[in-house]
Amino acid sequence: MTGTEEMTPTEGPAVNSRDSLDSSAFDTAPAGDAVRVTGVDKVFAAKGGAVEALSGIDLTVGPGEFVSLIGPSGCGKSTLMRLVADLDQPTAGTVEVFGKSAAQARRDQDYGIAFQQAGLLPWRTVAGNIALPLELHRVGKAERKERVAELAELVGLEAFVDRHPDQLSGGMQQRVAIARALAERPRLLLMDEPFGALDEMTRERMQSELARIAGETGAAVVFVTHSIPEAVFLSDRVVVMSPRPGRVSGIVTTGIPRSVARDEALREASVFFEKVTEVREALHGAPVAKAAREQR
Ligand SMILES: Nc1ncnc2c1ncn2[C@@H]1O[C@H](COP(=O)(O)OP(=O)(O)OP(=O)(O)O)[C@@H](O)[C@H]1O
Repeated sequence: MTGTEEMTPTEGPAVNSRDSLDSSAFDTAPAGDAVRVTGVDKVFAAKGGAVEALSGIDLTVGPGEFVSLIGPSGCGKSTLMRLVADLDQPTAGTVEVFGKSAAQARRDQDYGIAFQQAGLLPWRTVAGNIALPLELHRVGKAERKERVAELAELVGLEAFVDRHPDQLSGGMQQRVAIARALAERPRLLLMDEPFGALDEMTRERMQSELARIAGETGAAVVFVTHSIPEAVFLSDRVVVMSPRPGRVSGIVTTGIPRSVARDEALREASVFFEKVTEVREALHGAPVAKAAREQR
């Protein structure tokens, strides 16, 4: 037994206790937040009319905090990630990363990104793709080689470093993208369904590796997933979003301290099942509340 079964949902680091949707909770957030999204709306101009993707999003992610975004397809999870990464701009509201504008944080390469599409350079080998951010930051050749070998091993691709992306499976390509995002040990990782294409066993291994890496590096992580167990397993807080226009409809604090290893024992712990149920109910509406509504 790991001790996880003895945990109560209320335990956990102070930084993770902000599960209130009251906006005053955000006002008291420490200045050093990794991400601070305030009053963000996003409207897309589309052929058939405007698409309101996000509405009134307030969200902070503390330094070293692991936050997952979960919600129905089309609720704006990827849009929110793209705004944080400065790949698109909000229609209203502000996005700050480590107290800077999202644009400045992008210029300073304050975060690593691993999105749904691996986005690898087809003419580069696996090693060349992983090394890219290191080259951009002029890391010396010897150090680069060492780091690439370390990362390739971490994602289980040490035998494939000389291959090109088109010689890899989709899951392997995604692992290269994850290794590349981790190359510079960023203080913030933005990950949009990075494990979606992986088989279940590899996915679980990658989850444990990611938790370990995030713990070791102290990186904050914003993680989009469709998997409730994955969100609970990894996160300090799970942010539940409503159908379009996406709003934050609930936040579940898992209360699973970082000191608890993300391993098989946790997957079988009662606190894990309780939190999976809590997130499921937040997504679909609690059965009791739902039944009461239906009787009205
Ligand atoms: N560039 C765009 N132009 C017009 N509409 C867009 C654009 N990008 C996203 N949308 C719309 O905004 C909404 C939110 O999309 P988004 O991809 O952020 O959702 P999501 O929650 O990530 O979905 P999924 O879970 O399926 O990946 C959707 O209705 C989508 O069609």
